[in-house]
Amino acid sequence: MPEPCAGALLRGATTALAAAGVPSPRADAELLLAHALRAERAEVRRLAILDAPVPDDAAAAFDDLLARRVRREPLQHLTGAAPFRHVELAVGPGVFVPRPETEVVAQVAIDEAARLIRSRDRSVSDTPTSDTRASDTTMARDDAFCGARPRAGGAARSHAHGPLAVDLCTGSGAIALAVATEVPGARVVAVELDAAAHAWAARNLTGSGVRLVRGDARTALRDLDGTVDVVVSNPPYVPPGAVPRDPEVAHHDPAVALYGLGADGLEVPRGVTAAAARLLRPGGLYVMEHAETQAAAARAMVEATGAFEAAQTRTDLTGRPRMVVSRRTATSVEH
Ligand SMILES: C[S@@+](CC[C@H](N)C(=O)[O-])C[C@H]1O[C@@H](n2cnc3c(N)ncnc32)[C@H](O)[C@@H]1O
Repeated sequence: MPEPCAGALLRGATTALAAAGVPSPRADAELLLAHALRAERAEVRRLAILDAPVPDDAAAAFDDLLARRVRREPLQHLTGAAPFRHVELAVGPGVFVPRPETEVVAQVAIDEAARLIRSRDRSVSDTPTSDTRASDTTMARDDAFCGARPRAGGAARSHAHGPLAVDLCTGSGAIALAVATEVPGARVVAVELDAAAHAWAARNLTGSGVRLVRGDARTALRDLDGTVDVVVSNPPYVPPGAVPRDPEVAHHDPAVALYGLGADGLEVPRGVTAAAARLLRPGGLYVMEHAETQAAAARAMVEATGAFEAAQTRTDLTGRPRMVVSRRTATSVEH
């Protein structure tokens, strides 16, 4: 039998995926064939134009991947990777697959951390040891410090001067890794409750310098109270009755990652918001993702703490209201 050709394989796969209700059948087919061939997607497109033969072993691997995708296993579980901004996260069963809308939430945290780096760079030459808020002793108590542990001396001192960003409910570590990668000099701490997700985060954050803590975001990091510059979170927020329609989400994202508890799905986000109020220094920035229908409730939740300025709703790239943003006031609140 002659080897199957790339163009025909992709056409057949696209038809099968479309019939299974996959929203982006051609793209998924190309990415799965690229994975089977251990090639870039651009190479697959080139092979398709040439209708070049695909080796039998790769064609068999592609068939297997296609059958699983037709059953609506997430594409990212099949390829083992999820792109997020400039990084790629290892993902699979037990961890939430990072979403494009969260890239915009991460952007807010990145912009704030970068702004603080720029303003501190301007002032650091005048007062090089003025910021002593986080010590190396604090960092040494980490549950897991993913590489780049600060050492005594210049490297540790410059690290300690960077803005402090906390990613609550980190999942795969996507937001934390994006901030650490895009804002060199920022100190980043990530918190995750679930054991399986924490293991994926540990894998993704190794070597990044991010401090990873296993714990409940609502009560974690007491050692950082009042010192954090940016708190960012994409917590679980789906209400109990609102089971997501897409099989990839309903059957493959962990329940602990989706459902925010309470009648409105906002019990965990409320706890995360209270934690942000506790962790942030006066003037520190809070950004939290929520569902499109929760904009007013999220603003009310933030303002009910009495610890934040008027809350703003911001949109994702498709114009949907998907995050609440506010600055910590100097008001003290009971924790
Ligand atoms: C919607 S997922 C988001 C993951 C990641 N931030 C992202 O955007 O891809 C929510 C994450 O919060 C974790 N989680 C749920 N409740 C938590 C809690 N009380 N404390 C810390 N993490 C929690 C879940 O295990 C899950 O990994």
